[in-house]
Amino acid sequence: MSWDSFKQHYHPYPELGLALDLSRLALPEDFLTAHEEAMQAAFKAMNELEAGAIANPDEGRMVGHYWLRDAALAPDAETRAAITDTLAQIKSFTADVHAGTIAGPHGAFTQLLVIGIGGSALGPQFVHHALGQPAADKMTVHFFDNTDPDGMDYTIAQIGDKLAETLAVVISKSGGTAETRNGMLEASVAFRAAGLDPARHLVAVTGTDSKLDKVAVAENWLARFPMWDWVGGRTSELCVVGLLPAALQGIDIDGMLAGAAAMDAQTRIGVTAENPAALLALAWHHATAGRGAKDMVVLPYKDRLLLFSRYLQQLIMESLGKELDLAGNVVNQGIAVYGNKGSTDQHAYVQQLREGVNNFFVTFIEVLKDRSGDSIEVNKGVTSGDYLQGFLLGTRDALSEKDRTSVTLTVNDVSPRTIGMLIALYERVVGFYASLIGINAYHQPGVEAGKKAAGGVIALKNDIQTVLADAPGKGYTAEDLAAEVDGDAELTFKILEHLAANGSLRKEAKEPWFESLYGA
Ligand SMILES: O=P(O)(O)OC[C@H]1O[C@](O)(CO)[C@@H](O)[C@@H]1O
Repeated sequence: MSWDSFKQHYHPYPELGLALDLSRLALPEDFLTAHEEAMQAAFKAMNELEAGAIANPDEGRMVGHYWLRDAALAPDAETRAAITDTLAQIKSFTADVHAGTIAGPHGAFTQLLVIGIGGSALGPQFVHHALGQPAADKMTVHFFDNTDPDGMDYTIAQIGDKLAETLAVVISKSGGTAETRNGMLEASVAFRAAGLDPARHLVAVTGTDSKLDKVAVAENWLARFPMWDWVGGRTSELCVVGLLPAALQGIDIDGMLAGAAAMDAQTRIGVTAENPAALLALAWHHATAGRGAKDMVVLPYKDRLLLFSRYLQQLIMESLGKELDLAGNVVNQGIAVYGNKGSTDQHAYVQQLREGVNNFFVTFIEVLKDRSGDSIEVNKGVTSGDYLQGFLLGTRDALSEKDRTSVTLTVNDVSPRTIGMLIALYERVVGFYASLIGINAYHQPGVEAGKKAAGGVIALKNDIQTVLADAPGKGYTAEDLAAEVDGDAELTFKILEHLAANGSLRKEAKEPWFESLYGA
């Protein structure tokens, strides 16, 4: 790549400790001017959103995640007080837990079990891994982020004989998410099996009066923290959702908030060339032809940022993956996001990136600081960190040679401030990009279909078991049973196989396979 092009498209923000390099995107000369009108409209929409507009018209909600790091910007005194009071509540609860004033039956809580899914887990998981200090963390953190029984058993086994020292934080904005409810029930059973009262271990983070909130009140849980309808799940890392687990772990949450606030200030500037979020949004637009024509491969060269791509996957795909635009036209928008970390991925799928189908652009993330201590030399005068940078720069060149485009984001370190900055940066890029392509980034109508269908499967399973229980000893084929319960034959077959594998019914295998008999 030419030095001139680099000089033109390298954007350093020294006061933030961040730089953006767009020189490997093959940008046209009119990159900034071509979309300036649309970008100005995006700035205007963002200003209105930050001022309290109903930016999520479908759900009639304000979108206020930017107020979380500067409460003074919230549109009314009540919201301002909610933000500052809740931050104070997080800090005093955390101080009490660390001091042992709030404790388990046999002493201080040393283990933290976070139960949540999607936006109520991905941010906490990302931050836990990015900023953890295994030798110094105040608590050891575990997650239930699914309704997989074996996955939960695995986590409970990791906690081992420390259940009495375990604080369980159940996070659900809606308070009605099935996976999270199941996790809470499974954790409660584990507490009881160890002779413990679950209510003395459980904390709720949820909307006031949600189902979860009502359970927490009825059972007199240790504490309840609020979630607000003006914070979306995928932008909730810097409210209680992310701040409470991080603070309990011992992470500097003020540093995270300060980093986010600094990035917000920089990305509020209405001059495209000075605004890294605007530049990135335009970069995405160029790289994906404004319609998701290419996937985004996120490649951080830093183990601690491993979960960033998973976090971004929800933020970007749940926000931008929409059937309709704001005018109601079918557009099927979105950008597919995947990635793990470099240089590890070089030994996995980078082969295809360089030589296979050219359907992606890469976001390289470079971290300048190698580690907190000194490094050994792995060759004369060369450290492991030199290799890590070498692989990043080498892979970038190898891809550029083959016309594979990339963006590079450079940060100084992986600190609370930097993590806060990255979260804030991408939240705003998503907002700007949604404006550029004319879609609503703040709702998620598409996720309901699967949840409804899952409910239908559970109802069908109950009907099947009722029929089988009423005729003990009788064998049914899947097809006969489907006719009996007026259900779909394929779904009935899948449910029967699952029940048989778990010893909940008898299966007599026959040939061909669909003549197999199932019975109670
Ligand atoms: O916090 P909740 O309400 O349990 O929701 C968890 C996740 O589920 C979703 O609603 C999608 O189903 C996400 O948007 C959200 O982050």
